[in-house]
Amino acid sequence: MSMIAAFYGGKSILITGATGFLGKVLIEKLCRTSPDLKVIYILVRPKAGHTLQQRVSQIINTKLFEKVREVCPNLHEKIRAISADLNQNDFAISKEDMQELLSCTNIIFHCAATVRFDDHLRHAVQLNVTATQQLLFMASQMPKLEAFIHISTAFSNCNLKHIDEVIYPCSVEPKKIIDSMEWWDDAIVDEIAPKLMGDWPNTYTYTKALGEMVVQQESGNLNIAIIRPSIVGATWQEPFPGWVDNLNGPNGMIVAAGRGFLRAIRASPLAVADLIPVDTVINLTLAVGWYTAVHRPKSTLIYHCTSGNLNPCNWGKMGCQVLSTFEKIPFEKAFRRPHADFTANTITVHYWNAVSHRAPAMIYDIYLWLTGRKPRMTKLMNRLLRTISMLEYFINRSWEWSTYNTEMLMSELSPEDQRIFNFDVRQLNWLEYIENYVLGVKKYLLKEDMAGIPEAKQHLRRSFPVYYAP
Ligand SMILES: CCCCCCCCCCCCCCCCCCCCCCCCCC(=O)SCCNC(=O)CCNC(=O)[C@H](O)C(C)(C)COP(=O)(O)OP(=O)(O)OC[C@H]1O[C@@H](n2cnc3c(N)ncnc32)[C@H](O)[C@@H]1OP(=O)(O)O
Ligand SMILES: NC(=O)C1=CN([C@@H]2O[C@H](COP(=O)(O)OP(=O)(O)OC[C@H]3O[C@@H](n4cnc5c(N)ncnc54)[C@H](OP(=O)(O)O)[C@@H]3O)[C@@H](O)[C@H]2O)C=CC1
Repeated sequence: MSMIAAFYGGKSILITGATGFLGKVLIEKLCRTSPDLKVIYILVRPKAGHTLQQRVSQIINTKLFEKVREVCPNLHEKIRAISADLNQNDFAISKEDMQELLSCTNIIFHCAATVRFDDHLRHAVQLNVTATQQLLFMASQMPKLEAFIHISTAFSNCNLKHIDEVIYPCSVEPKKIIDSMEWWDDAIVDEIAPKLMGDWPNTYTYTKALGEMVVQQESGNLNIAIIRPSIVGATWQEPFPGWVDNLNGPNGMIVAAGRGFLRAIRASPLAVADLIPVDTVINLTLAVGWYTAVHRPKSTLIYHCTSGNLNPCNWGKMGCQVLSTFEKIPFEKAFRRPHADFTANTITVHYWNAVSHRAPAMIYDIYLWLTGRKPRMTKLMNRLLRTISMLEYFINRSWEWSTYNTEMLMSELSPEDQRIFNFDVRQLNWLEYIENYVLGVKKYLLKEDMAGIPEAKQHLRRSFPVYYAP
């Protein structure tokens, strides 16, 4: 009998960010392993043209939920969507809903965040810091609350090289920043942002660090834990390998390389590629929820969910495996033959950007224009190069994250829980994982049919001159 699965039975669980990448996998695993849980409240912001129920249906009618629909046929009834906007006061939750949440919630998983690297500091502070503070305030009024699990990022302290499972202070108190945002106008925020951020590379990592400080300062009597995943990738094992549904992190780069747009990227091939599968993150998250509620550690424990110190893989090895998978399973409608290089030399990168990215895009646009179609390749290429410039910081450095708490937790689990809620990355075979990842990008993100592989290979052969273009 799984102690973790039994623990969630009968519980009322509140999840923020449930419509996001991690949130969906969290709901899926919870409902599959604990179909007798009472209810999952999800805070969902209304989106134009979609009712809340439509948003929920869109999620649970996907392939990701195929298995769980069998185990838990009344899935719809288990998930209760609550209209909420984390950018608003009291999250714009109705009085009745708020009353229900306050009186019934047993566990909170706080996943919502803005993960855009270049978000305006005001917006990033609002969602990643102020909303966390507000949620903690709500949590402090929940008599039945057993645990509050905050999802942060391993890169919240990316200004350091060695990172322990502790909270490091930022130079300016988050409360001061929250208050200042009330009366600073955008021009002042823009001017002061670089000074506040210091050696943090973007507003995302900086505000996630502030969010952790808020959690520490506002924890009061709450039972809190923080999870810090590194670069979250496609599923490793569950509910099936390779599931992924957005362009964040490496996903967009895999698409760009597979379609032949991306030819070179400034990266250190020997730098550790600290990827972590999303199902591993969720297994750890559920185990932490159980441990925090049942064992009530005296202080807030932080858990690093990283792969680098237990089972390292570098960008060079990962890139080679991505490319060799393209040989077997090419993407459809490739612009050129998939081939890309990691290079640490800035001059070489400028050269390849001109010769292999900008020039072919311009030539293709001229061809589109001459044939009466709308030129679009230069715009797409500029967007890609901008995205790469945002990711470069993370692929040219290595970090060391200690994992004492995560390893301690692993040893606390029963053999059955270690199997059902496996977060031991030492068992991960990188080559197999990357192959499934690329396959998953093709199937679940690009929605390409495997039956189209011969045609995709044919397409590459047909465009022979383009195949060998730089
Ligand atoms: C030795 C030889 C070997 C050779 C090998 C060679 C092999 C080569 C093969 C490749 C190997 C693989 C490894 C590669 C390295 C990967 C490194 C990953 C590091 C990740 C570190 C993460 C660390 C932290 C982790 C965390 O803790 S958090 C999660 C991370 N957070 C993010 O990843 C958000 C990023 N994004 C943004 O920050 C914004 O997106 C923004 C980009 C500013 C755009 O912003 P903007 O220009 O405004 O555009 P959007 O409106 O956003 O989008 C507008 C349009 O572009 C689309 N589009 C949005 N994005 C992307 C994207 N990426 N890629 C592509 N398209 C995208 C979107 O669909 C929309 O399309 P449309 O709908 O118009 O058709
Ligand atoms: N993905 C990764 O590589 C990593 C992620 N993390 C952390 O994991 C957590 C989840 O990330 P991930 O799932 O990738 O992110 P996503 O961008 O996929 O999901 C973000 C979620 O937050 C919700 N949200 C955003 N703004 C609001 C708002 N104003 N009100 C209500 N909900 C809102 C989104 O809702 P909507 O659908 O309406 O947009 C969505 O459900 C974050 O805390 C992130 O920092 C940490 C390390 C790496």
